[in-house]
Amino acid sequence: MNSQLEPAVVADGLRVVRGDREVLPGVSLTVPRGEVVGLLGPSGGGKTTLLRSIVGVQVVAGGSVSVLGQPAGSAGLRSRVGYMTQDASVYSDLTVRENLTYFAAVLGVPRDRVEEAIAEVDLADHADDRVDRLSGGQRSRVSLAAALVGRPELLVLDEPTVGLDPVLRRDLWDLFHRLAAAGTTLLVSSHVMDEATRCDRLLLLREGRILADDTPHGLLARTHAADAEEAFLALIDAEVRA
Ligand SMILES: Nc1ncnc2c1ncn2[C@@H]1O[C@H](COP(=O)(O)OP(=O)(O)OP(=O)(O)O)[C@@H](O)[C@H]1O
Repeated sequence: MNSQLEPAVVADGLRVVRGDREVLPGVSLTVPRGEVVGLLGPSGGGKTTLLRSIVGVQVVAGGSVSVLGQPAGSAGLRSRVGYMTQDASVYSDLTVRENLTYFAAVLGVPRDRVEEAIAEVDLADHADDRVDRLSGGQRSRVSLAAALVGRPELLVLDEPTVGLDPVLRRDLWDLFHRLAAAGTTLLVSSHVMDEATRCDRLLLLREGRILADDTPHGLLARTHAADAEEAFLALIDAEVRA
């Protein structure tokens, strides 16, 4: 299949058990290329577990996940997939620029990507600040820059806008769409339902099950809801009644 047409992610019957809980009982989904796909749902619903399975760091009990045409976690995907976790994944005793220079070297990408990534997350004024002297929101943007620096084809972002003010949130969503327009696929988790309207497509995940896989417009039309939160509740009610 032409790699441009091949989906970025295909999960088929993905089953994950964590501790003694079956967190994902058998998830099947497709993430098309070049779109901003929101993974939304309540806390504890399995979003992080699903994202971990896609980047290949989660032990999987069954089913399969294919990423950019290869099994999730394959060595060949290392520089093609960027992952931003909820916890800071950068060195707190290094400056912003030192961190990104390090990650660029690990990934073997040109040095000019360092300054570009710093600018993309709007941290140029803090490039020489140590990460442990930054605010929480600034620190999470350093992690985002680390995920961006290698220009991955798939960016997996776990709650990247948490704790950010509305202006920064808007700027980051604008950045996500610029990246998607240039061909990057973004899978972005959030438990903030009002971020749904900023996505090209939505996956609604609750208790390990995909309740909806649709465009924001399609979801509202199908549920006759005024917003994503209402649509989500309508889908849960429909499931309970079924
Ligand atoms: N290390 C772990 N060991 C055992 N169970 C875990 C572990 N991490 C998460 N879980 C359980 O897996 C379930 C799904 O957690 P997960 O972090 O994937 O949800 P989430 O939707 O990302 O939540 P949040 O929005 O709060 O991050 C939860 O019930 C949680 O208790």
